[in-house]
Amino acid sequence: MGNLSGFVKACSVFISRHFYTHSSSGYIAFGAALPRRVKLVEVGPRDGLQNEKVIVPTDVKVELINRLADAGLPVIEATSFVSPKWIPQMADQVEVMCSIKKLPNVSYPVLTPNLQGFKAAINVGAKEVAIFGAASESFSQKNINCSIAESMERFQEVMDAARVAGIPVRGYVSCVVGCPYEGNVSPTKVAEVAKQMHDMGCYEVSLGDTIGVGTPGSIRAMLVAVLHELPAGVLAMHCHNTYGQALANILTALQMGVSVVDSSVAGLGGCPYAKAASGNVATEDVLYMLHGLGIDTGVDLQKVVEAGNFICRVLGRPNDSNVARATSKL
Ligand SMILES: CC(C)(COP(=O)([O-])OP(=O)([O-])OC[C@H]1O[C@@H](n2cnc3c(N)ncnc32)[C@H](O)[C@@H]1OP(=O)([O-])[O-])[C@@H](O)C(=O)NCCC(=O)NCCSC(=O)C[C@@](C)(O)CC(=O)[O-]
Repeated sequence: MGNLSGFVKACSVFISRHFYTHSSSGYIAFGAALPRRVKLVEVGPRDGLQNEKVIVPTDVKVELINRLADAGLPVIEATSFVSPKWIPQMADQVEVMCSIKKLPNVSYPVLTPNLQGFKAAINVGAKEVAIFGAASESFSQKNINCSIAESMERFQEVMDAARVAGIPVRGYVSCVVGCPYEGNVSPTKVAEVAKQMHDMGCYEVSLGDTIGVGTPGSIRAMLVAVLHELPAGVLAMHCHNTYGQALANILTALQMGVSVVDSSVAGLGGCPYAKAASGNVATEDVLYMLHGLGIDTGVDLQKVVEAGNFICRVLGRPNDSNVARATSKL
């Protein structure tokens, strides 16, 4: 009997250490298996707007970025240095970069698919860039007009130039569970591409469920393969919400040690080369979940809701964040 009660006590200590923590404000947070702090990478001004058919005025983009910075978001992807023929919405990248208020504690990375984009970005003062590849050959061809192997050669040129200039580079892997052209994507391929990007010097690799088809099951299987090659500390999760699984997928990633999450204000977004995809997970919804778990983000949810309502008014569409809709009805 003594042994049994000792066993039960040991189990409850184990469970409380590994799964629950009591926060100072008195609620119970699902805990120790989750990071205490999560870094949010706001991709709304880039991923969120790149798919908009009507060109959003530059001053609106600038105001959106400034509002998001004022809300405390630590990283705001501002624009892309890509071909205006491919993505007309990002053609004002130079004006955007020159007009935003650059807060000292905020990073404003930009997408640079090749050396041409990289040079243009640093010419206007970009301090961080991102390269973007894919785990699917067809998506790579449609999105950046080259094979995965060719993309790595182009990225290497960016990495070399970035190293000389002292610019940190983030890497994206798209289609980490599904591709709009090829269907299921193998976790081994995702792990291989993610490792290649990390090996070439990316400080962080963001894993993109580009068309939002992942579930906690497929995200877990993909992460198991990636974690075999890379530590959780260099990974970020980037979920689109097409099937409404994004928050569950993010929670799965957090439980597996990931502590960087990409999201988009008001759930804006989509990729022009991924027709089936809906927007990114809404920043407001991620914040509500993280704060509810007692996880610190340093971001003011209400200010993000206001920024989301601002851009939705300009775009003339309803806010895609559940939290924004719910709080607007209060
Ligand atoms: C990569 C390229 C440029 C290749 O495009 P290309 O046509 O193969 O390039 P090229 O080197 O043959 O050059 C052709 C023309 O493009 C110009 N060009 C060449 N490079 C640049 C540049 N950097 N900036 C501006 N212009 C450029 C170049 O100057 C030339 O101009 P022209 O002589 O015909 O007038 C093109 O395919 C492209 O711009 N693709 C962008 C696609 C894109 O932005 N997709 C969305 C972002 S990815 C995404 O959303 C997924 C993500 C990241 O969010 C994660 C997820 O959800 O999975």
